Amino acid sequence: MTISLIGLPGSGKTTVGRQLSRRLQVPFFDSDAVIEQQLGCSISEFFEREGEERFRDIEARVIDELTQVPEGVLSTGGGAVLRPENRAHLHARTQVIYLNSSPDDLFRRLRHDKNRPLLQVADPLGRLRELYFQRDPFYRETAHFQVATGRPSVSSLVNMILMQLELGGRAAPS
Ligand SMILES: Nc1ncnc2c1ncn2[C@@H]1O[C@H](COP(=O)(O)OP(=O)(O)OP(=O)(O)O)[C@@H](O)[C@H]1O
Ligand SMILES: O=C(O)C1=C[C@@H](O)[C@@H](O)[C@H](O)C1
Ligand SMILES: [Mg+2]
Repeated sequence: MTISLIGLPGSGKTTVGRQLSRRLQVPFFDSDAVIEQQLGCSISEFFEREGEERFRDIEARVIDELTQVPEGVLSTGGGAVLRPENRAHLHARTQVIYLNSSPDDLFRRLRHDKNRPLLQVADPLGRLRELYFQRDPFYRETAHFQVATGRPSVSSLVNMILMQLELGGRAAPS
């Protein structure tokens, strides 16, 4: 089964996902990267030209495809949980892990990053707090379990996830 990572921008979905896929020796997919390949431009550019809703339509199609991959690690865009059909596909077809990070930790990481269109605003920390407030319930609803990403290194997070996956596997009825 594919493992999906969800969480706010900067929570580590791409970084942790890539390392997790190496440890499990399965293919790695990043829905943002797949979308950029299909668009032939950056998500930031597409957001500016076509707007967020057009982006969400394309994202929904890509999530539908990637959640049907039999085995892999799927890192999703931070807003993938906004559409109900994405939440349903992710939860029903994949094992979903929520990388839960506080807005303050994320702000520290993303302060100098210009590639996240939703954070190119006057008060990015306030924006992250709003996004957390709005999306945390969706991330919880979609995930099978969560890990707190504030302090642990990327490799510790990967170890924690692998442990949880093994425990989940053992606890599940056969
Ligand atoms: N556990 C961690 N400890 C320290 N730095 C981290 C950790 N996880 C991620 N980072 C760093 O934070 C930044 C954002 O990580 P990453 O790009 O993986 O986030 P993301 O969740 O994929 O974001 P987006 O939703 O925008 O795609 C990167 O510079 C990454 O190296
Ligand atoms: O949080 C969001 O809504 C987004 C996060 C990124 O991963 C991209 O998917 C895009 O920039 C939108
Ligand atoms: Mg990413």
